[in-house]
Parts: sequence; structure tokens; C-alpha cells
Amino acid sequence: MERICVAIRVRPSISDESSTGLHWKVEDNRISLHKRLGTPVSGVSHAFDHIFDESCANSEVYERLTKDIVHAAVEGFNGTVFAYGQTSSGKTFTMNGSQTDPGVIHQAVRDIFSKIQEATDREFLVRVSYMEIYNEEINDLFAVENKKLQIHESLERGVYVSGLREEIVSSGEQVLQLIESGEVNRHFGETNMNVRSSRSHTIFRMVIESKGKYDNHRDEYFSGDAVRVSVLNLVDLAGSERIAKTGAAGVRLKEGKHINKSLMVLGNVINKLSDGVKQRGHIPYRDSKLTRILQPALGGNAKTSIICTIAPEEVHVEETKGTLQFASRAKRITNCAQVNEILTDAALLKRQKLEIEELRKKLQGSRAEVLEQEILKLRNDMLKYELEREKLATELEEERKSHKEHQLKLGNLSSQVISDCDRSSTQEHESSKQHHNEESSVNHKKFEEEAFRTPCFKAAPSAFVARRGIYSKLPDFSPLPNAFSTVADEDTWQRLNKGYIADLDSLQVTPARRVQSFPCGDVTPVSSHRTDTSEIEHLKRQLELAIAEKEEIQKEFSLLKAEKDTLHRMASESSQELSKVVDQKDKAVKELITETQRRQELEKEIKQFSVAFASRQRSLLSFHTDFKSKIESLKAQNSVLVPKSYGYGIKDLPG
Ligand SMILES: Nc1ncnc2c1ncn2[C@@H]1O[C@H](COP(=O)(O)OP(=O)(O)OP(=O)(O)O)[C@@H](O)[C@H]1O
Repeated sequence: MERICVAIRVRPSISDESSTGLHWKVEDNRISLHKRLGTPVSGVSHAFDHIFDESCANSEVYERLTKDIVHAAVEGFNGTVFAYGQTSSGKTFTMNGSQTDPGVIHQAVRDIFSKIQEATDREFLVRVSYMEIYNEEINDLFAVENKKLQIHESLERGVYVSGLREEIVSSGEQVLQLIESGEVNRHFGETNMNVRSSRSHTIFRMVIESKGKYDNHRDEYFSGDAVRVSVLNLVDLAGSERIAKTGAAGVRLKEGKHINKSLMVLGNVINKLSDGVKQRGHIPYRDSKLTRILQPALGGNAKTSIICTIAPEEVHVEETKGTLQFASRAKRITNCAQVNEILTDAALLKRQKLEIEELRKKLQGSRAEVLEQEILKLRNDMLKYELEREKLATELEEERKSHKEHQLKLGNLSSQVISDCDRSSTQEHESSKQHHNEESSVNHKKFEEEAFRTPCFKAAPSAFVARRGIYSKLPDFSPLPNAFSTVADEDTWQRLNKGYIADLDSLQVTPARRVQSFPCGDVTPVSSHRTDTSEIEHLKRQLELAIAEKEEIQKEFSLLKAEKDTLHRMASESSQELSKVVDQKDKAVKELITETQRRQELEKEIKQFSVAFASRQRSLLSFHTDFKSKIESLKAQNSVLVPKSYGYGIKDLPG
């Protein structure tokens, strides 16, 4: 959708009277009415796409307002440029121009042919026609005999004037000559306002057909073999007039009434179109011939621009205000222009094939590819989960093993402690007194209660005294002094004892440490008792630590188990999803196959249709030729003159 481009052009003042009060002021794209001292009149200020002041030449108007539309017409877009305004405001001057300042039509014609020259990959056929709407009747300006032409509408051609002469042209000069000849037939008349006032609306029309040239190297058309057909209307409207001002009477009065009526309908159409899609309702295009012919340009398939001409004199302020209001409404209208292409059967078939191909690609690309990717992703995820699960299972197994080993170690340790205690207790019996017995009995009980609660440990013997007689031989290496018996003070013992069993692990794993023990005979009973007690304490601590460690491992174990369960669940969910996606893919593939079959059937049908169409065309052609020859012979027989009809189609293309 694009808006209609609206511009204002101010004609130079032609009155000798200097303004005594109101005057128009142009600032950039805004025009406003001012009082004598320059105070703006409130509510009379309008902005437009362009405002051309008195000094602007037609070339500037063409450059800024019309050129783009003309170029688009060469490319296949419909275009309309029209001049609107009160009588004597400069419409004809803008459209036709003068010797020194050629108008919009003149420049458009030249520009079109230079554009055609540039487009080397296309061949063109240009047809021109020139008509006027005079007193609500359509006359052909290229053929005076073609009067009161009728408007028709068909699906193929849209709205058209039947019987209008169209000339095939090949150069700008040819067109300008034709226009000149047409101008002679146009209705002008003298009024109080304009010595040469247009008494009709004129529409100069160029129909531009083009087709891509055939490229022999590539064995195909440069830009497809579709034919583009566009219509460019260059319209010079008759000016609205106040009968009192123009002093019209008789014929001029009748003309004036028709002019005003059709301009009023144009105003109504513009008003309705500017209301917006929802409010506009019925558009009265059919109320006048002008609006009927200009229908595609107003809210239809065309690029349109309107040049509203105004007279700057104070005496025309009211008319100028009306023109500016019309222009303000018109600039709200949106059109939807698109390239007009006519497809031959072959082009249609080719285009449909391409479309089918594209659709097929899209179908394959959009669904199957996405599904493939999804499946791949899910497979990767599954693999990842599997690996993680395996890793966790291995870790779990290792943890289990180490847990077992720990338990085994603990069992060994406790049985070792028990056997050590047993031996110490026997020695104690032989050497110590009664109170020692009691004390060790208490100690033993305490130990039994505190340290050996775990069921896997054996119950301790009733008389428990630590003893270290298991290693009878002295070690090859020992950190102890040779004459240990003389330094059996408690501190030294404690220190050495610490080094002796630093922790349970080193005790079990490093045999060299074991040989740090020494025969019990070297130790005095009293000090042996003390040392054993502290050793037990130490062992108890170690045991407690081992139990805590075991609990920790158990906790870790249950966490790992939970994690493993989650992974299992995720893996099964993934596999379910995977099977769902695979199902979906299968379905899509089936759909694709059905679609392809359908397309193939369609292609076949199109082929059959085009064959039938071609044969029908051939039979119609032969019928037409027969019919024509029969008419000719009848004509010859009756010697009746039949008026020549004019009609050119794409088949009349030269060469
Ligand atoms: N921009 C301009 N520069 C110079 N002269 C102009 C300009 N515009 C209009 N004129 C002159 O003003 C007069 C009236 O202009 P024109 O005939 O183009 O008006 P019009 O709007 O077509 O009038 P009508 O509706 O009566 O046909 C002409 O003599 C024309 O040469």
C-alpha cells in the first residue's frame, strides 16, 4: 500500500492589482494564508508532499512528482498523474507546458522512450490514445468521428473505453505529433477567467507492453516470458468555476455545469476514499465518466500523483481554500500498485512448475529437515545420558568396593585391637596388683561399651590391657633408640606412639610402619598399662572417624543411586520422545509422497488443459477466418461499406 502523492503548484500572479490584504505564503512543504501584516489566518495552513511556488518550472514538477511514476510504468506498474484546480490556475500549463517550458506530458513521453532504449533485455510495444470528456460524453481526440464512446468493463481489460483509437508508436516525436493533432480537436472556450479555458477533461493514455527478449545463448527469455502491460494516464482536468466569475452563459454555462458536477463527484470519491477502509462504504465511481475511467488510479492498482494548481490572487482565496481541502483529503488515499503481468499458457505452465518445485522444496526443507535434526539431537542426548550413566555406574561400583575394603579394614583393625588387648591382659595378670585389675576391668568395660558397639566387632575379653607382643623380632629399621628401656618416660612414649600408628590406613597399608613396634618385655608394666590406655583412646577415635566416614560413604552412595535413577528416567523419556518424533517424520514423509502425487496429477491436468486450449484456439481461429471470409464475400456482394475497426493486441507486435 502506498499513499497518493499530492503537491500544490502556485501560478504566478497575472493580475496587476497588488494584494491589499490576504495572501498565500509558502514555507518548505507548507502553505498558509496570511493577513496583510503577516498574521496567519488560523485554520488555513496545510502541508503536502511538495509545494511548487511561482518560480518553479515544469521540469522541476516533472522531476519531483512525475518521473518516478513514469519510470514505474515502463516496469509494468499502472500510473496516473493529474492536474486539479480552479479555472485559470495553471493545469494545462503544467500538463502541456509551453515552447520554452515543456509540460509534464511532453517530458513523460521523452522519458519513456529513453527508458525503453535503456532496457536492452526487453522488447516493448507502446500504444497511445487521447480522449476528452466533454459534457459527460467521451470523444476520441485522435479521430473526430469517434464520439460518445462508451465505457465497458471486463475481467481481462478492467474498465475501458470501447472504440477508442489506439496508435502504435515507436518514438517520442511520433507521440508529440499525435498529441498536437489531438489538441486541435479539444474543446477550448473563452471565459472571463481564461481566454483559452479547457471545457473538457482530457486523458492522454500510454499503454506500455513489454516482454523479456529471447536469449539464444541460454535458450530462454531474459526475465521470463510473461508480458507486462501497464497504463499511464496523464490527465488535465477542466477547472471548477463560479458562474458569476466566469460570466458563462449559453454553451459555456452548460459546459460549466457539467465540469462542476463531475468535479464534485471526483471530490466525493476522494472524500470517501480518505475516510479509511472501515468507514468508507460505497465509493461512487459510477457517478461520473471521469471517476469511472480514473477508478484504478483512485484507491486501486496504480501509482498516482495529483498536482493541485492554485491562483495566488486574493480574489480567488475561497476557490484556493477549496482546492487545498481537496488536496488534503486526497493525500490520505492509499493505493496498491503491482506489476501487471499477462501469462501465456506456456509461461503459466512454467511458472506453476516452478511454484510446485519451490513448494516441494519448502515441504521437504521445512518438515523433514527439522525432524531429522530433532532426531539427531535426541540421539545425541541419549548417547550423552548413556555415557553419563555408565560413568556413574562405574563410580558407584568403585565406591562399593572401597566401602567393602573399609569395612574389611575396620574388621581387621578391631580384631587386631582385641587380640592385642587379650595379650596385654594376660601379662597384666602375671605382674600387676589387684587394684590394677579393677581399673583395667573398668577401662575394658568402658571400651567395650563405647568402642565396640558395632555388631561386626567381637566382644572384648573381660580383663583388657593393651599389649604389643605380636612382633617378637626387632625390625630392620626402627626410629627408636637402641636402649629404649632407659627412656621409657611417658612423653617420649606418646610421641613415638603417635608415629607408630599415625592413622589406620598407614597401619594397614605400610608394612614398614608395623616394624616400629617392639617386644613387650622391654616395657615396664606400669608404663605399658598407661600407654595401652592412650592407644585405646586413639583407636577409639580412629574408629569413630571410620564410622563417620562410613556414614558419609553411605550418604554419597544413596545420592549416587538417586542420580542414577533420575538418569534412567530421563533416558527412557528421551527414547519415548525419539519414537514420537520418528512417527511424526514417517507421517510427514507419507504426506510428502501424497502431495507429490497430487502435484503430478495437477501437472498432468494442466498439460491436458493447455493441449485442449490450444486445439480450441485453433478451431476458433479457423472459424474466425471462415467467418471473416464469408463477411467479405457478403460485403462484396452487397457492396456495403463497413467502417474500419481499430484494435491492437499483443499478437499485433511488429516482428
Ligand atoms: N506556472 C506558470 N507559469 C507561467 N504561466 C502560467 C503558469 N501557470 C499558468 N500560467 C498561465 O496562466 C494562464 C492560465 O493557465 P491555464 O490555462 O493553464 O489554466 P487552467 O487551470 O488550465 O485553466 P482552465 O481550467 O480554465 O483550463 C495561461 O495563460 C498560462 O500560460
